[in-house]
Amino acid sequence: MCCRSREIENRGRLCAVLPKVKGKPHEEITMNGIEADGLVVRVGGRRGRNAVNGLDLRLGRGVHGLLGPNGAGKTTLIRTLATVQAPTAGSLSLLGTPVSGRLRPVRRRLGYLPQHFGFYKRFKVREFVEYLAWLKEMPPASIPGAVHRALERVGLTDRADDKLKTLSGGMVRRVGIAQAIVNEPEVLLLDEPTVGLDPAQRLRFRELVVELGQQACVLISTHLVEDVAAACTDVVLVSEGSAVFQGTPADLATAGTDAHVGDSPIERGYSALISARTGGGAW
Ligand SMILES: Nc1ncnc2c1ncn2[C@@H]1O[C@H](COP(=O)(O)OP(=O)(O)OP(=O)(O)O)[C@@H](O)[C@H]1O
Repeated sequence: MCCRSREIENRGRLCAVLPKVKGKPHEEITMNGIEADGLVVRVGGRRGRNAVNGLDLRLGRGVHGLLGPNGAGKTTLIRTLATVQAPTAGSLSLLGTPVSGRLRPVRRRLGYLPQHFGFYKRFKVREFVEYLAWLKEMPPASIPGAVHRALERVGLTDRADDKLKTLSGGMVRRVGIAQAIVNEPEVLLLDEPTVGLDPAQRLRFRELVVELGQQACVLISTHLVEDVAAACTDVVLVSEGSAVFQGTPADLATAGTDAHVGDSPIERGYSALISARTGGGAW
């Protein structure tokens, strides 16, 4: 089954599991989160390369895992979806709005945690998340309450008045998640969000994204296949800049056999699809 037909099937499945909104049929509460057709993103200037190379993608509400080997183009794709990097060719729409021209209205509805999350270490946790909320052009009166809710969701209310430089790496990552969700985004893009989180925090993170995915289109780039298995409604596998698979974690697991590398069925499925595409080999 091709990626597009799989997505249509998944949309149907997501609609089926969504709680009914009073007075609205399921049809009306589906959403066009991310739509890319033949997306190309060139990086590194004239001597560079197409890090994203003719990628087709349709993602609606739910939690979507983005998997792929090192250099597959995941970060470049997420940066492009976050409107930080411009597409070179193809088409891209976010929340039904083409990504060209005026980006501010759609940016207000996005949340983004970059792979390398920059922060001002002298800021207090609350101040920093407030600052990001202000950059997202949230109505000023709504900011204190929104910041409080975001910090509560990542378990950092007790550190709200501490300076960022006093936090551990995992706590800083949680501040990164808080700034990404402070505006209750409709499209949430998380690039390796669980790096540095301890096992208890990773479990809490999974619960949080499952909760967020009830309302939003959440895309998580990760190398941690078990996070995908536990939290994601579907998985997109990227190799050499293109989407080579989209399906449920269970579908991914069935692609592998005992002969493939991995500690779990889903890891073996991942290895099977990637080695079929790249020929496998060391590194
Ligand atoms: N600014 C840049 N200049 C030149 N090449 C780049 C640049 N950014 C990315 N690339 C190249 O584009 C390809 C895709 O990189 P990208 O960081 O998107 O992959 P990734 O899937 O996120 O990798 P990883 O899992 O290792 O983080 C790689 O070959 C990388 O070397």
